[in-house]
This record gives sequence, structure tokens and C-alpha cells, in this order.
Amino acid sequence: MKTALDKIIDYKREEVASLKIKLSASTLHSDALRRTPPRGFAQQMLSIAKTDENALICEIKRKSPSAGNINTLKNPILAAQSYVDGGAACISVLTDGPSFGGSLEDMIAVRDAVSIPVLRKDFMIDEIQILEARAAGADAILLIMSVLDKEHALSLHQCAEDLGMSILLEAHNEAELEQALSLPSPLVGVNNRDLKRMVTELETTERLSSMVPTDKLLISESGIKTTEDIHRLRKTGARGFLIGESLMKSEDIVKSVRELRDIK
Ligand SMILES: O=P(O)(O)OC[C@@H](O)[C@@H](O)c1c[nH]c2ccccc12
Repeated sequence: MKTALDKIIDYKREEVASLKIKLSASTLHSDALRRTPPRGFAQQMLSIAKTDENALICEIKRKSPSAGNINTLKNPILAAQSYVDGGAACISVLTDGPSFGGSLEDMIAVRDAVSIPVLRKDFMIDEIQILEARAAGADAILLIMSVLDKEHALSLHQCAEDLGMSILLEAHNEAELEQALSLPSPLVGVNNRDLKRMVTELETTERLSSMVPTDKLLISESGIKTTEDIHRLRKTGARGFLIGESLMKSEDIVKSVRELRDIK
């Protein structure tokens, strides 16, 4: 049986095919090169982590296959500004439409409104999506190891790096983490959510953390709700945290971000 993730990748292939009909890679490439250089996403994460503080990637997320509707969010800029005011290191914007209700326009609006680095969060399977991301201003992309073999991951990594972008590598199990660690990017995310089974367990970061060497930044992703969660995850050495749903549902986003950032 096809998992939700398989279905997403099926329609991503169609999206990529129609993007290639609509826009040529060379046009997107020159648009991407004409942009001012990316803001240093990795640099920002690493410099905060070095001070032993929590480097938060706060996410704009309208809905998801696991949670359903999260926040219909008329204006993603307001949430993004609250993330900045609360002390987020960086912002992630989900741009997938069918499953997450996002769009590239959301990312563009947020990137224009803030001065911290912004990640375009989508399911990257082709270089053209990376060119499109940079042409739209994105500073960083996510590469999900469970949908890419090593060679494919390496070529997408190279493409992003050539454009000066940062790369967040995502793993959910030992084999995926091994693959992520073989790539140059220092940003290694462990997703607590199993995208195939849609189960979220903070134990995932606890189990995998010992594999991550000290020259990489361990970023715990998904299912983080409370300061207790962060306190618990810090014991694994994680200093980066990717948080979406709980912040999108918060009544006072600035306060929530600040609390999650300050807890030790
Ligand atoms: O909303 P949460 O549980 O705080 O999770 C945020 C983020 O980790 C999650 O959106 C995510 C992590 N990796 C992904 C890959 C695709 C889509 C979504 C994701």
C-alpha cells in the first residue's frame, strides 16, 4: 500500500514535470544568480548553538496530513514577525500546497518581511525546485533522506551549495542518518515524526543522537510542544529545534518562542 509520503512524491514528480514545461532551468538559473546572496542559515544556526543557546527554526505551517488543519493563517507575515520578536534563529515555510496548504508565495512574503534566514520547506526531488527556491529568495532547503538515494542527495546538495544556500539534511532512522552524515552540510535534522507511519516520538532523537559527531549540529524536528520537551532533548546534545504546529496554535506566539528559546 502507498504511504502518504509515496503519494506526495508522486504528485511532486508531476509538479516538477509541469514546472519544467512552464519555466526553463536556464531562466530560473539566471534569476537565481541575479539575487543578492543568501542569508547564512547554517551560519546563524551554528553561531547560536555555539553559545549553548537553543537555535530555533520556527515554521509556518497551515495544515498537515498528520494534524489536519492547524491554522488557516490569512497573513503568514504576522506569524513570521512574532517568530522574529520571540527570538527565532531562522524561519521555515512549508511551500507544499496539496498536503500542507502552503505556497511559494507564502515563502516570498515571509522572506521579504523578515531579516533572518528562511528555509523553503518542500519535498525536493529535482534541481529545478532548488533553482526555483533560490530565484524566489530562499536561503536554505531541506533534503529528506528517506526519499533520496545517496547519489541523488549528493547532486541536489551540490546544486544548493553552488547557489550559496544552506542545506538541512533530514533523517528518521540509522541508515538515513548515516547517509546524511556522509554529506558535507553541518545541519543534521532528526525527524521525530515517521513520515511513512505518521507517528511522532521524541525518543527518535534520543536514540539516534549518539551517531552525530560534534562537528555537526543536531537539530531535533517535529512534535516539540513544551519547554520540558526541549529540556529533555537538550540532554541528547541537540541545540537546534524545528517547531511548527505547537507555535502555529499558540495564543501568544512571541511568548512561546521566547520560552522555548530560553529553557536550558
Ligand atoms: O509541526 P511540528 O510537529 O512541530 O513539526 C515541524 C517540522 O518538523 C515538520 O513540519 C517537518 C519536518 N520534516 C518535514 C518534512 C516534510 C514536511 C514537514 C516536515
